[in-house]
Amino acid sequence: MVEPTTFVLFGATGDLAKRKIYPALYNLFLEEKLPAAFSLVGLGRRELSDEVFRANVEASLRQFSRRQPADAAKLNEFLRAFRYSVLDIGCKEDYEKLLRMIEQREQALDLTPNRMFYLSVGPEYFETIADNIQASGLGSANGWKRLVIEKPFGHDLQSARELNEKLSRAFEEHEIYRIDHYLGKPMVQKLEVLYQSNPVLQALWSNRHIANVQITASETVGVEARAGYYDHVGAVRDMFQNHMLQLLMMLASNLPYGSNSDTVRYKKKKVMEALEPLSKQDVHAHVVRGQYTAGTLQGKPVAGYTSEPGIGPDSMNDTFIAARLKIDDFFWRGVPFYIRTGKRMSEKATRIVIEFKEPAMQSSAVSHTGKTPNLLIFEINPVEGIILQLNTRDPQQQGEFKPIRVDFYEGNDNAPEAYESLIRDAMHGDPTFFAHWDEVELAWQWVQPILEAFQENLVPLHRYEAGTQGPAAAHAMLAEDGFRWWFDELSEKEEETIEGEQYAYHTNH
Ligand SMILES: NC(=O)C1=CN([C@@H]2O[C@H](COP(=O)(O)OP(=O)(O)OC[C@H]3O[C@@H](n4cnc5c(N)ncnc54)[C@H](OP(=O)(O)O)[C@@H]3O)[C@@H](O)[C@H]2O)C=CC1
Ligand SMILES: O=C1O[C@H](COP(=O)(O)O)[C@@H](O)[C@H](O)[C@H]1O
Repeated sequence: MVEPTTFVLFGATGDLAKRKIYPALYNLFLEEKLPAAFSLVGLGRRELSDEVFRANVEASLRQFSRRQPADAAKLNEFLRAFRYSVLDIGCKEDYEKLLRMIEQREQALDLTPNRMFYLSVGPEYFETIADNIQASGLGSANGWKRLVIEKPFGHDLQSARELNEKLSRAFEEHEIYRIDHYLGKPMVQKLEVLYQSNPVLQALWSNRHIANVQITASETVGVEARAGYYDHVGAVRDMFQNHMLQLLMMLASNLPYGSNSDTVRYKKKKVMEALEPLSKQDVHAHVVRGQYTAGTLQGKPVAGYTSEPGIGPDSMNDTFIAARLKIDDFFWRGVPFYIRTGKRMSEKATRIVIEFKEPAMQSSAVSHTGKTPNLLIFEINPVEGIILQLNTRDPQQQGEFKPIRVDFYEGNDNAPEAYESLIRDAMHGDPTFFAHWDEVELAWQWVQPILEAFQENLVPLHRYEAGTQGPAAAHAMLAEDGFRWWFDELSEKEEETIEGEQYAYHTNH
C-alpha cells in the first residue's frame, strides 16, 4: 500500500516531464501502483489552465508511453488527479499560493499531507526551490516530505558539496532521492538478486577467478541539441561520474543475502572508498580522453563534434572516456575494471563483461587452438540479457576449441522504464536505488583529478571516427595488460594493428 501522496512537479512543462515522468506515472496507474489517494500539481512559468495541462499530459502519453491510452475512462480517471499552477521559482508569493492550493486539495480529497517535491528543472534552481519550500511551510506539514532531484548533482567536488550543504538546510539525507536512471534499469536492479541467489556466481565472484571486468556504455547519438549543456560537462560528468560509477558499485559490492537499503548503501560506499585514487599526474596513464570526428553511422555520414551546431571549432570537450580502475579490497585486489563510455560509437549498448581467468595448468597433450576465455556478459540496454561464453570442441575441426554462447534474453519489449520503478520506489520511501550523498561525494572525489587533468590538458585528446568503438588508445590501454575489449566489432585489420603496434591479446593471464 502506497501512502496518500501529493506529487509536486517543478518543471511540469519541460522535456523530461513529457518524455519520462508522465508516461511513468501513467503506467504505474494502469498497474495500480500509484497511491489510491493521489494528487499531482504541475508547476511552470507558462500560463496554462488545468484543461490545457491535462491535454498536454495526454499528448505526451500518446507520444511517449509504452502503453497507449486506449481506454478513455481510465485515462480520464488518471488525469483527474492533475492540476496546474503558475510558479516562478524565485517568487516567494508563488510558494504561498501553492501551499494554499495543496492544502485545499488535501482537504478536499482527505489526503494525509505527504508531499513529494520532484525537481525536473535545471540544477541551478535546486537551492532556491529547497529554500522556498522550507520558508513557505510547504515542507512542514504533518506528513512526510521528500525531494526528488535529477542529475547533474554538481559540476565538480566542491560545487557538489556546496549544493548538498544547501539542500541539507531544508531536507535531511533520508528525505533526498537523487535519481540516477541507470539504477532504475531492470538488469542493474537484478544484479543484486543474481549474485545473492546463485551460489555459482558467488563462488566465482572474486579475484580468484575473475581476470578483469569491462563496463561499456556506448551510444550512437551525438551531442544532438544539447550543445549548451554537453560542451561544459563532457562524457566524464555526463555519464562517467554518475551512471558508470554506479554500475561499478552495483557490480562490485558483493551484497549479502537479505540486504536492505542501508546495506546496499554501506557496501557501495565501501567500494568507492576502496577505489585506488588517481593523482592528476597519473591520469594520462589510466584514462583515455576522446572526441569524435566526422564518420559514418548506419550507412549515413555524420558530422564531427566540432562541426555540430553550438560547438566551437576549438572545443576540447570529451565525448569519450575510458578508464582503468582498481578496487583495493579483499574481493577485487588485482582485478582491473575498465570503464568506457562515448557518443557516436558504432552501437547503442550498455553491457558488463566479466572475463574469467584461465586455469594455471594446461595439458600440453591437448591442442588449445581456438580457446577463448570464459565470459559472463550482462546486457543492460537496449536489450536485456545474460550470456555465458564457454569453450567446446568443434565437431568439424576435431582438435580445435570452439566458443559457444549460452544466452538468455528478456523478451519483454514492453518492460517497465527505469523511471517507473524509481518513481514508485520514491513514493514508497525506498531509497535502495537512489544515489546516497556519500557515494556521490566519493564519486566526485575520484573523478576530480581527471577533471583537473582534462582542464589543464595533461591528457591527450584522441580523435575517433564517428561510427567506431572509440580511440585506438582505449584499446591499447587494455592491450598493455594483455586484455582486449570484448564485443567490439573491430575489423580484422584494426584488430591486428593498433596505431602501428601489434595487438597484444593473449588468453593465459
Ligand atoms: N530531458 C531529459 O531527458 C533529461 C533531463 N534531466 C534533467 O532534468 C531537468 C529538467 O530537464 P528538461 O525537462 O530537459 O528541461 P526543460 O528545459 O525542457 O524544462 C525546464 C522546465 O523548468 C521550468 N522552469 C525553468 N525556469 C523556471 C523558473 N524560473 N520558474 C519556474 N519554472 C521554470 C520550465 O517551465 P516554464 O518554461 O513553463 O517556465 C520547464 O518546465 C534538468 O536538471 C536536466 O538536467 C536529466 C536526465 C534526462
Ligand atoms: O543521463 C544520460 O543518459 C543518456 C543515456 O541513457 P540511456 O538510458 O539511453 O543509456 C545519455 O544519452 C545522456 O547524454 C545522459 O545525460
